[in-house]
Amino acid sequence: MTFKTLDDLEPEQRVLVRLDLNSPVEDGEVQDNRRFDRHATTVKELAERGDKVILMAHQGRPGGDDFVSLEQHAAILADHVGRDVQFVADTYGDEAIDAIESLDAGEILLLENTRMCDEELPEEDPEVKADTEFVQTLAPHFDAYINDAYSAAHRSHASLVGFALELPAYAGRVMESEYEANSSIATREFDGQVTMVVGGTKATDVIDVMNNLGDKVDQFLLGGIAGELFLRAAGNDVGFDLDGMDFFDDQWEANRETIESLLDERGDQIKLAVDLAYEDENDERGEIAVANITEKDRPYLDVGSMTVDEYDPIIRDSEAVFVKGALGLFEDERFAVGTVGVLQAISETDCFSVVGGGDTSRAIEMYGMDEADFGHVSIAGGAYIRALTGAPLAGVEVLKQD
Ligand SMILES: Nc1ncnc2c1ncn2[C@@H]1O[C@H](COP(=O)(O)OP(=O)(O)O)[C@@H](O)[C@H]1O
Ligand SMILES: O=C(OP(=O)(O)O)[C@H](O)COP(=O)(O)O
Repeated sequence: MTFKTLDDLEPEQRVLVRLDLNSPVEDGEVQDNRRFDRHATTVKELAERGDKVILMAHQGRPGGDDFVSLEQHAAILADHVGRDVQFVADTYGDEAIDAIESLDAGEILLLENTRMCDEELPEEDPEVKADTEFVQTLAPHFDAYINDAYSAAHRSHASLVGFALELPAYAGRVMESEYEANSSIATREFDGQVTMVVGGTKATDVIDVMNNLGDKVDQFLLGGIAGELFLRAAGNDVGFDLDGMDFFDDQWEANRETIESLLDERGDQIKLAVDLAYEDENDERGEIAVANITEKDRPYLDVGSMTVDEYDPIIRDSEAVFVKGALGLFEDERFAVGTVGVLQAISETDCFSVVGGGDTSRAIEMYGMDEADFGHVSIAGGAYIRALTGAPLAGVEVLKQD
């Protein structure tokens, strides 16, 4: 391992722990999700060792509807940890310091949203962040800094890179497992076929991954918005914005050249859908072979069943499968066939697998699959994308320092 972990840290310490509890917020209500459950493992372990556990996390960005206090997060986290999680509505002022100083061994305290502190956000070098009043005020109250927020580690923010320069720094359990699994495509050699399932709505992100990973991945199985853009490049009448949509045309302009050169140079590694699904006049799922599409007349919401039949054996023959993005609008049961089909094949295959992206991984529980049947289900979005391309993450790099 390239950084120190909780195994290297003596118990009964005053620890400052960065989590990523950033969550969907609907009508002001913070939605429970995998991030709470995962981080609860680290928090529980620290509390049980008799540490004084002070937690930092962020929610949303200033100006956004989801930029809210962490008070609800404390209650949700407490449910997962099975212990009380105190909350103080302050980041590093007197109120926060008083709460930190009055904490007993084994107790847990969550500080207010780090992004309510002006010095948190601008992306700057770790040395600059370490010099902020935020970091300089809090750090002297602790023996160690633990970063568990892998999914935010691509941001060079004060709570993610500053404290590691001021305090002995360690990786939490989530950081450890996410780092190892998500970096594996860049760092590991697999004996057999490596397959990547590419979908979702953020085509620009996944096309960048494909462009960087061509030598590491044997087969890319495409669906979602990226899949349609590749079909468009191959001369089909799909992948265009129809009234009111804004999925395709901008991403087409931004990626057209890359898509065309990928198809040119790596065509045999790239599998495109042979059929697509749509909502028919009875509001039911209809399917059409791509070869029979002659008009840009309707949106397509999933890959078709013939495509799943083609992708399924490729997955079952793989040594490793990485998933980035859903193959269709799986939140609607009618259009879950592609996403569930590939996930099911992975879960039934004895391969190393990583499923990434907050949205895609929701399909696992939604359709009754068992997370234990996958190698690793990542809670990271942007950080996972960067790890797939082998790019360094600022919050991980600072942990590697002596
Ligand atoms: N053809 C499609 N039309 C509309 N939405 C789609 C389509 N294919 C995939 N999606 C949507 O993509 C979302 C996932 O996209 P994305 O955010 O890129 O991935 P992730 O959240 O896994 O990182 C899913 O919620 C799914 O509904
Ligand atoms: O949720 C997060 O990233 P993700 O949307 O890529 O999964 C992280 O908490 C980073 O949040 P940010 O993208 O507002 O900096």
